[in-house]
Amino acid sequence: MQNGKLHILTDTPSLANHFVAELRDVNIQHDSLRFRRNLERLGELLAYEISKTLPYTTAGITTPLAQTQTQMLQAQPVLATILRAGLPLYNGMLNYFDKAYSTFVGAYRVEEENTELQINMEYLASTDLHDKILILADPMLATGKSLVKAYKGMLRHGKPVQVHIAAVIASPEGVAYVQQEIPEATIWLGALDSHLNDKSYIVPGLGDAGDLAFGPKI
Ligand SMILES: O=P(O)(O)OC[C@H]1O[C@H](OP(=O)(O)OP(=O)(O)O)[C@H](O)[C@@H]1O
Ligand SMILES: O=c1cc[nH]c(=O)[nH]1
Ligand SMILES: [Mg+2]
Repeated sequence: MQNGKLHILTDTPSLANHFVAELRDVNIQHDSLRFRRNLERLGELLAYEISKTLPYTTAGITTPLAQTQTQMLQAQPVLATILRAGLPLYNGMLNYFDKAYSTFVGAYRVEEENTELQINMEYLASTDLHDKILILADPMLATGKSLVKAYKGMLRHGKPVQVHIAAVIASPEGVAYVQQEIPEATIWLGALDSHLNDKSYIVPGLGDAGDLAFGPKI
């Protein structure tokens, strides 16, 4: 884990390293069931780490034997994700924040030779975001353009009180862009990689997360 606004799971040796390693490994990543499940497991771990920083309140509970007290979330966050590749990561987060409302964005990179990368955003269905704790999850933070475009579109549905961005693998360029465009966000990563290649893919990365999870797009 790093400074207050950027946290990296694999900086600390843990099972997160196994899950990220399996996502990257060309001998394992073509098992799409395992690929999706590893994204889901990282969604669960990232949700748990984020949960340690959220506000809690003391609540009483009754066991079969006695009364006791515990700490409960003051409010459920809103979980947001970007289709397609975001779905398994989102599912993992929803396993833990199991009462959260959700926001979905449909966006994809238009990858054409010799033109600047554009993001097509065609679908946005959001719950009310006003004063909510927002967790926006997408497995790959490459240029950061998808996340920034999705977040700015989501602001039409209210201004969150707190913003968390969760990704499995990020590039330094993408992190810098998100920090510049969404300075209020705390960023949570599985791993921070070396750089982007000339096609804006993360290196070493894992390849195309959406294709590995759901098949090649035509
Ligand atoms: O940081 P960026 O440069 O914007 O790239 C990241 C985006 O790329 C992937 O989606 P993709 O566009 O491949 O769509 P898909 O989920 O349908 O495969 C990924 O899930 C992110 O949304
Ligand atoms: O490396 C990358 C970049 C964008 N999308 C991916 O799936 N992988
Ligand atoms: Mg893709």
